[in-house]
Amino acid sequence: MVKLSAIQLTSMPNVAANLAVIEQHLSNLAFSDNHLVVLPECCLFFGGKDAEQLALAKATYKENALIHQLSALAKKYRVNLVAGSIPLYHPDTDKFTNSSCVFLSSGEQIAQYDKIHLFDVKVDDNEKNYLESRYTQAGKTLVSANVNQMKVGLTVCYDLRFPELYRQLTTLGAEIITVPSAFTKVTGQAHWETLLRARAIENQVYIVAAGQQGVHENGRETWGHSMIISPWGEILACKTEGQGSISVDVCLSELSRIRSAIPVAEHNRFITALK
Ligand SMILES: O=C(O)CNC(=O)[C@H](CS)NC(=O)CCC(=O)C(=O)O
Repeated sequence: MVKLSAIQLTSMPNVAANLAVIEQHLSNLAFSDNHLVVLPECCLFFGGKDAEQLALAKATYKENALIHQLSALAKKYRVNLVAGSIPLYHPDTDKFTNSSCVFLSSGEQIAQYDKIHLFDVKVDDNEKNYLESRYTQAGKTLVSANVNQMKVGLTVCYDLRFPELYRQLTTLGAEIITVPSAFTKVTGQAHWETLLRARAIENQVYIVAAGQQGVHENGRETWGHSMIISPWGEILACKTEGQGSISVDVCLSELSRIRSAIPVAEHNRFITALK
C-alpha cells in the first residue's frame, strides 16, 4: 500500500507566507516513507506581477534557496514531496524554468522536471491573454522518479492537454503521474476533470493533481478541484475549494490487474518505436 496526497493552495506572491501554509498542511499528514505528497504549480510564489517570478528566480539562484527550503520541509515531515513547481533561473536565456522538483523523505532531491508546454493562450477571463513564454524557458526532457516502490512521471498544468507526454511517461514505466497546476477558473470548469480522467484511463495510471484555488493577489482566479484518480478513472478524492489536503491509500497491484484485463499498452500500434 502507498499513500497519495495532494495539497490545494491559494498561494500569494510571498514565499515565507506560502511556506508557512504548506508547513501547516504537511504537519497534518502521515509521516511515512511510502507517502507521496504533491503541491500545486507555483506553490511558493503565485499571483504577483508579471516579472516578479523571474526576479525571485534570480534572487534565489546562487544559494538555491527555494530548493533548500523545500528539501527541509520534506525531511522535517518525513514525506516524499513533489514540490509542485518553482521558478529556477536559467542564465543562458535570462528566463526561468517552471520546475517540478522531487524530494525524498530524507530531504534528498532526486528529480527536476521543467514544464515542456507553455501556456501562451487566449482565455476569456479577467486577464484574457497568457504569455508564459515571456519569462519562462520551456523544458525539453521527460522526467520520471523512482520513489521507493512508486514510479512517478512528472508533468505540470498545461502539459495535461498533451496526451503524447503522458503516453511516453507511461511507456517508460510511470504508474503514478503528478499534475501540479494553476488551471484558470474558465478552462478548469470546462476541461479539468475530463482531461485528468482521460489521462488516467487511457494510460492506466494513478493521477495526483494538486491545484491552486481561489482569487489571487493579481485578480487571477484558479479552479482548484485537486483530485486523486484511479487507473480506472474513478475520482478517489477531490477538494473543490479552499486550501487543504486530500489523501488516499492505494494498492499498486490494482495497476497490473487493470493492465492485464485491458492490455492497451500491448494493443497499441503506435508505441512500438518508443520501447
Ligand atoms: O504564470 C504563472 O504565474 C504561473 N503559471 C501558470 O499559472 C501557468 C502558466 S500561465 N498556468 C497554466 O499552465 C494554466 C493552464 C490552463 O489553465 C489550461 O490548460 O487551461
